Amino acid sequence: MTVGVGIIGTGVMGSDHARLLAGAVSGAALTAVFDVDQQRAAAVAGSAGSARALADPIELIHDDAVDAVLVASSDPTHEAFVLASIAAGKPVLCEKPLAPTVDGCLRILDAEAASGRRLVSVGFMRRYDPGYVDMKTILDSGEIGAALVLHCVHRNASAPASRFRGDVITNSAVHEIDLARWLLDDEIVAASVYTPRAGATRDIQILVLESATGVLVDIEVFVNARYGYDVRCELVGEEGSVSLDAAPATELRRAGMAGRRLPGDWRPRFAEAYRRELQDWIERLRNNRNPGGADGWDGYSATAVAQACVAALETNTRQEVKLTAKPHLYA
Ligand SMILES: NC(=O)c1ccc[n+]([C@@H]2O[C@H](COP(=O)([O-])OP(=O)(O)OC[C@H]3O[C@@H](n4cnc5c(N)ncnc54)[C@H](O)[C@@H]3O)[C@@H](O)[C@H]2O)c1
Ligand SMILES: O[C@H]1[C@H](O)[C@@H](O)[C@H](O)[C@@H](O)[C@H]1O
Repeated sequence: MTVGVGIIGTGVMGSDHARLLAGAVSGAALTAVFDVDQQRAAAVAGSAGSARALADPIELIHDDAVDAVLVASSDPTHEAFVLASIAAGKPVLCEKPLAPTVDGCLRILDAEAASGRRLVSVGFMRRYDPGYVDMKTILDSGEIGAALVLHCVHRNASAPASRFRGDVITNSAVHEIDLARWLLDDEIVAASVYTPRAGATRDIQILVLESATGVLVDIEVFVNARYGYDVRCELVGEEGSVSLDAAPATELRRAGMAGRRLPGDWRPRFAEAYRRELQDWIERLRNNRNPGGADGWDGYSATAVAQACVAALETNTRQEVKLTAKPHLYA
């Protein structure tokens, strides 16, 4: 069986996912796309064989050729499209964040629980990155003993002004929030946020998260680092540490220096993770299994922690994270 996928939002990520579904993921066919920018949608449809650019996102969700929906539109639009997909009984892979507000995520959890089926996946693709997977395997094997501290660095070359302040957390640091929960298999219970020099934009922040079992997680998130895309991580355990650097393919020696080039954005760095994420989603749908990767609960929990961080940033106080009871669907 081939899974027909419809994509809502054909910007940077939607067009990258379209390219993967059309050429690098087996068992899938890109059948329909929608974007409020109709020219952009038409260009993506034209580059992917028989996909049609539709005039309405709800029409796309209900289209007979769409077995599953991929939401890659801007963050505040996710909730409505995920709810409409659940109402139509169709699996939906939603780019992160599931929704930028806790209330939005709770509405999605309620709708999915009422449907009685696991339909929602969230695009926290780092769970599929070979380096992070290796890190988790090492931690779970006991080689470095129990986890104590997770240090994370997340730098973007640049970001639009709208990404500053709270969005730095809900749009960017949310990756590390999910990563910490997944890697440590633990929930985050409290958060504090610090900023160097009281700049107006807050485009660099240090988040300190406390896990339920007492692991500390520090995240430097800097969305305007200028020099390139740079994501790093070190997990310190009682008997050793494991660290993850930017993947070096080649080392360049010239003009009195030796070094590696950094990508301009996330697409080259996480290319393999995006491919594996989509392949796993399609394989599971073809085999009638629950969708893998991050689920609705993970999406909700990441946003709840992110919003606690936003409150910590705004009030300059440590914030406790209070999660709702976990619905049985996610047990
Ligand atoms: N997993 C990752 O590493 C990763 C990387 C980048 C972006 N993202 C997420 O993917 C999503 C898209 O990000 P992007 O970088 O591609 O942004 P983008 O601005 O390039 O694309 C967003 C697209 O959504 C469209 N859009 C806006 N409102 C819409 C609506 N109501 N209906 C349909 N289309 C609408 C816009 O016209 C645009 O084409 C965001 O949620 C972002 O957080 C995830
Ligand atoms: O939407 C993007 C995306 O999620 C990237 O993976 C992340 O590095 C950026 O900070 C964010 O703005």
